[in-house]
Amino acid sequence: MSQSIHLLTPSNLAISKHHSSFLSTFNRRLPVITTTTKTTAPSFPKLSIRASSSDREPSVLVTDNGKSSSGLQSPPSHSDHALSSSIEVDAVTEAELRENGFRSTRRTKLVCTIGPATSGFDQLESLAVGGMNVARINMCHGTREWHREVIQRVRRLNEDKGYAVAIMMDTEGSEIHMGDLGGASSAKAEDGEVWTFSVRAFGSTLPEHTINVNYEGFAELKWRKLMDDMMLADVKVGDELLVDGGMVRFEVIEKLGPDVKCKCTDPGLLLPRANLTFWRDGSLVRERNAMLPTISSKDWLDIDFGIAEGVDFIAVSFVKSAEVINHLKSYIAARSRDSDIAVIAKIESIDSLKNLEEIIRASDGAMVARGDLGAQIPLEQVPAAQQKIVQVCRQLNKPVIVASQLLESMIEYPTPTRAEVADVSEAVRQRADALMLSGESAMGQFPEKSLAVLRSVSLRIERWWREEKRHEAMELPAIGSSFSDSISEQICICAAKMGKYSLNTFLSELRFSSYLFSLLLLHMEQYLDVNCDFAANNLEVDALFVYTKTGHMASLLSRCRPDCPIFAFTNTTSVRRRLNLQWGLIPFRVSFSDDMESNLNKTLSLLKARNLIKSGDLVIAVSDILQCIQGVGERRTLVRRVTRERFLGTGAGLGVVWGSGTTTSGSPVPEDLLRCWCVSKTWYAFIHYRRIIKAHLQPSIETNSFVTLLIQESGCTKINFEYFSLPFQDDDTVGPQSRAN
Ligand SMILES: Nc1ncnc2c1ncn2[C@@H]1O[C@H](COP(=O)(O)OP(=O)(O)OP(=O)(O)O)[C@@H](O)[C@H]1O
Ligand SMILES: CC(=O)C(=O)O
Repeated sequence: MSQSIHLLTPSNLAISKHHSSFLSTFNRRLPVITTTTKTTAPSFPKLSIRASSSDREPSVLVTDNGKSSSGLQSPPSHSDHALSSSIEVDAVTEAELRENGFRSTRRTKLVCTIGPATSGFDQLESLAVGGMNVARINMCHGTREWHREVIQRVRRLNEDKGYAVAIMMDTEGSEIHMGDLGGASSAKAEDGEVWTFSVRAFGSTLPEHTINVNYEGFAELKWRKLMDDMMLADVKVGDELLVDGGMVRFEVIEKLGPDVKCKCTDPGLLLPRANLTFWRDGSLVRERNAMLPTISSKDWLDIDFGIAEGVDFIAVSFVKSAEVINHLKSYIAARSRDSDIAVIAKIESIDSLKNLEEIIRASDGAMVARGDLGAQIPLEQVPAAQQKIVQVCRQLNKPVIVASQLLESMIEYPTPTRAEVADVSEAVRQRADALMLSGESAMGQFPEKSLAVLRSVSLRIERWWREEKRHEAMELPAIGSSFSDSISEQICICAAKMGKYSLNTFLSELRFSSYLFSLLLLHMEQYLDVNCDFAANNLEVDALFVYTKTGHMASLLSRCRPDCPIFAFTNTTSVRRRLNLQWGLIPFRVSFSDDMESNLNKTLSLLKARNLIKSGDLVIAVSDILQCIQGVGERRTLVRRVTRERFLGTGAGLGVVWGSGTTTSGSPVPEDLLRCWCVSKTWYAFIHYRRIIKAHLQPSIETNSFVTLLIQESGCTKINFEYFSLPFQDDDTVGPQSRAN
């Protein structure tokens, strides 16, 4: 049995009258310049991808899938279809896709802190089944050996069950915190009780109402002499001592050598290694933390451990500036040349807020660490800080995690409070990439339930957002640092819009400021011609496909937060895991060849065989993989000969728009203007058609100024062409479009 799948693609260059209304819209927006070039359109077959169980496709990359989660159908077993095993996707994603279709998959990613409640293999598997995308280990707690075992279990889970759960290692950082509670999981401090906070070493048993503090300069007078600078930071009688950002409060009533006696003013639960901050006259006493190095000597040892274990992310606590991130990145690069470890900056201090943009620019992602942040700034300022951090990350294309106390009450109770659900909803509504469980999953009584709450709230809010068509107004500034990056960015912005808007909205949004808009319009036009059952007003595509080796283009798509999910195909396991943190990405691993056409056919066949896509689904595919185009060398030569320009391009992929010429200052312009691989055999053939290339080049040569873009005017027996110039300025930015002649 074989079926065809419709793609958003021009399947025929002739346009029928049937779509004249669309075309008139199209033409209204494009100033028409026609040439008399008489060209017969090449005739190309309608694109039809066949998938059947007899298709022979490449190597097996995945083992069996895991069990399905409650409420989700079990995926077919490995033996059901040998073909399906050539693509690596986990059981939960598969079941979600089958159950709910493309549009209803969860976009917000979930991070779980692993602690005593969840460190066993079965517990980890339950979390993976429940939707955990990233497992976080906190080096503040437990031994390296303990963490190593957790890492190994997660890796085994991935290997055995096909998951792509990434590991995030969180460094302890230079914070002042309590020690362990002599083996107890918590201790209750009651109103008016006097507790001793001490820097003394007590061994395994602590005297009653005594807390060990990790920082020796906390109280001892002798330290004052040695560390003069620290004098200001020493605790003083009358200071307020906040545990865990204010979950419990004490007043300092007496200092006795290494001991500080404190009276509890706000009772609560003390947790092992909770952080401590001091307030004096209503202000945070910050000097101590500011003087400690961001990455302590213990942290460096932990980082070595993380590198050796091949964790996917290292989260750095108490980042104060971009410098420390850059330093850590160089350190990682020097230690492990092939390392793919991403560095996440935890925003949890006043300094990190002050230098937010430079820190996020330097990092590979950020965490809104609300626990410590709430201890450093007034609590009522945390929501605004969260919104700002999420926004800056999105603008700079860095994944962002909202962390801490999302479902705090679920450490003890099986149901969250309404306020907690509202808090989770707000983070989802802000379109954060990921939500994180801390104590809820590490030591709470209901880790799986907590995860299920995050999952169901995320799904519901995302659906509500889509149903309400709440398109946000967030401006995404250009971030590409090179010409090539800018093109990738434009491709993704445009592709995401096509996944989001109806055709009319899309057209009304359209500004001819990029090649891609025009190019994709051409696609749509031709698609409409041959797919009469496709309502012209309903462009909303079902999924975006991105083929990426590094993950960069996938993350550019994610940044646009399209309405449809993004299937990210990559050929490395580590990139697949890393992409698992990013909003809306469903990462798959497949083996790639240099031929994108065959990659696409292959993945479509594989997905179809697994019932993950079906006939009639509409997808757009883009890629950052350079294309090996047969015979392109000859055409490059042609371009070079005709234009006498220095060849700059690399001929990357389908959808190449041929350009030539110079900028006003005489510098050459790249000729592979687009690397938009728009899933189209016909477009591919079209743009490689010699006559088309010549016709396109002619105006460039005549004007000898700007790159020109070929637009086909439709509905004619002969093909007329419109030409537009899009100036590429000396700094590689794209200027406003104008008519070429
Ligand atoms: N590996 C572990 N071993 C024992 N307990 C753990 C472990 N990881 C977490 N916990 C428990 O779960 C609680 C919440 O975890 P979390 O990682 O948020 O710690 P934290 O102390 O608040 O540090 P941070 O400020 O870095 O988040 C901790 O206070 C601790 O009680
Ligand atoms: C997660 C973390 O470190 C915090 O919220 O402080």
